[in-house]
Amino acid sequence: MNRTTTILTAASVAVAGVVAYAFYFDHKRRNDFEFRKQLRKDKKKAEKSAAVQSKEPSPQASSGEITPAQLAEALESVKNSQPNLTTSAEKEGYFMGQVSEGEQLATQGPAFYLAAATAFYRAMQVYPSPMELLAIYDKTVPKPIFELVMALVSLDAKDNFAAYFDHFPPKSVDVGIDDCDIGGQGARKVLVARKDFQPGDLIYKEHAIAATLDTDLQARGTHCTHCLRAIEKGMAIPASASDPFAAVYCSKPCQLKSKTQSHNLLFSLEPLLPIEVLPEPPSAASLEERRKAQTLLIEYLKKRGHGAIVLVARFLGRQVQTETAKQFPQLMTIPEIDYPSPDDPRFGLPEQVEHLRYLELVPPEGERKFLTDILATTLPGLEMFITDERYASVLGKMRYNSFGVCFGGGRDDRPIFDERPEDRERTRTPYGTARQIGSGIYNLSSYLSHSCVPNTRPSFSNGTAELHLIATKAIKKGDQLTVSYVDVTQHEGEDLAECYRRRRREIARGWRFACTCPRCKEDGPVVAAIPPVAPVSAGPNAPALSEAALAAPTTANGVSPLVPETKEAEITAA
Ligand SMILES: C[S@@+](CC[C@H](N)C(=O)[O-])C[C@H]1O[C@@H](n2cnc3c(N)ncnc32)[C@H](O)[C@@H]1O
Repeated sequence: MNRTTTILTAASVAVAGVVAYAFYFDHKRRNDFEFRKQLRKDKKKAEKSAAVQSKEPSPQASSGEITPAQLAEALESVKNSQPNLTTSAEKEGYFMGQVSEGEQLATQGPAFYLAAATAFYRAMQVYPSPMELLAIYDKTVPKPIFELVMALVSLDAKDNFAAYFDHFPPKSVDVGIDDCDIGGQGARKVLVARKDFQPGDLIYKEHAIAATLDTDLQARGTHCTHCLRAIEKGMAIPASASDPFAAVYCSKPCQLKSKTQSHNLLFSLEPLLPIEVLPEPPSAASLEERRKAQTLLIEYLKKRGHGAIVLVARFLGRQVQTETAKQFPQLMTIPEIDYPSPDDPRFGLPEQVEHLRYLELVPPEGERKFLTDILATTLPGLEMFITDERYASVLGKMRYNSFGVCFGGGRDDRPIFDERPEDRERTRTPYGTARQIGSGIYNLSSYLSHSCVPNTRPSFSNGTAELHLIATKAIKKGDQLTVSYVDVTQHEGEDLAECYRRRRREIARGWRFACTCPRCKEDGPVVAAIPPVAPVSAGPNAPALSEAALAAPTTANGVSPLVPETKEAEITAA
């Protein structure tokens, strides 16, 4: 891995944000003569000092000689002396001052390397595109100092990662997040009650970070593309006459939110950045290319029928919206965060999603390209950040954590797609994914664990994708909150063993664990005493997990020996 790659991996900076920032700086470079002059001057100075450095004998102080305590102290000093800068002129002045201090210190020998790195790191705090600046440092700053800057970046990222759950969930909701070893899998994050609840109580409400209709309903135009509400005949507000996605809305606010959060990025031909900062209007050819890429994605969505792809796209759209608005506060409104989020602005949407567990999966060949082609024709440069690895991990997060949105008992006309059972998309819903009208990804509810005898249920009782978590049992302060990820009701005509096997098979296929809830512990021995079901025949399309294996009763320690090894990826600080 080269150093630039390390920088990209180490810095936990918003993927899309970086690009939005880069746009801003490109614009500034093109238009602000003084700024360009200063940048050139700084670059030359840094190059000169790097050249001097390379002629010197190998420096004594390498990053290895700085102790972790010294590094932590340096980082602390940066955090404790953050200046309160509001205007871009103030930020630029501070940035230039810190870079030039870093350069001066760099020439004073190894004893000053940490101080130099600290000054460079201070400059990074106010630079709109930290990743871009790291790439510049990589080329211009002496290597041992650059390594110290990188060590500060990593330490800061680790500190931030660890501190996340001190700020999430916010105090405004009556639930917390604890570590708990459920089912002997090691520590997992689970939601716990912060007060007592009675059956029927509303524990919290939360809007989705992103939601999507099932593709058949999207095409029918019967539900709002943004909030998923059923729309009365003739009352739908279309996104635009030429919208290839055929988006319709139940209200003007939904239309506005959808367009600004993601629709303009994904399916419109409208410019995404304020026209004041665009170097030139898009050409007819580029618009044609953009439309072509949009149409190809839509065709793919209809064929595949998986909502998680749209959730990835919409999550990305929200990041672009936020980062762009931050850059152009005079021209754009900072979007409202309408779902429970950390009470510290350090943790934005990218950090929130970064903390969700994900299912390790390999997306179908070429799937990522449908999305990146749209990005490349809308905000060129953004597509480079959606690597195969990154796409697979964000898709895995959406697949693992999304909830099925159901109104009433759900529907019974959902199309069945031609795919192997283990490839089928499963959303968490006690009604069964087959009854959903769409799906959503929720910040807080992502941490709910499963039980076949849950103490809560998700409800969409206001007829939109807003999730209401309702207590179904008496809950004491400190109790873990659980929902059913799958339909756990014993259906008419289904015996106990069939119900047991069905729910465990769905859980194993979708979330790769064997349930150890009291009901499974009770039912397991009963099912074990029944003669085994005939194994399914193997063939080229045979499910990867056999029926018998998936339904295997729980062992004494609660873990089914037949459920394949859990593949969910551990979260590590970037
Ligand atoms: C959608 S995530 C839930 C969030 C997760 N608890 C976390 O740590 O972020 C689903 C994963 O949680 C764990 N899980 C949830 N309910 C469980 C249960 N009843 N027994 C064992 N593991 C469970 C499994 O690892 C499962 O794959």
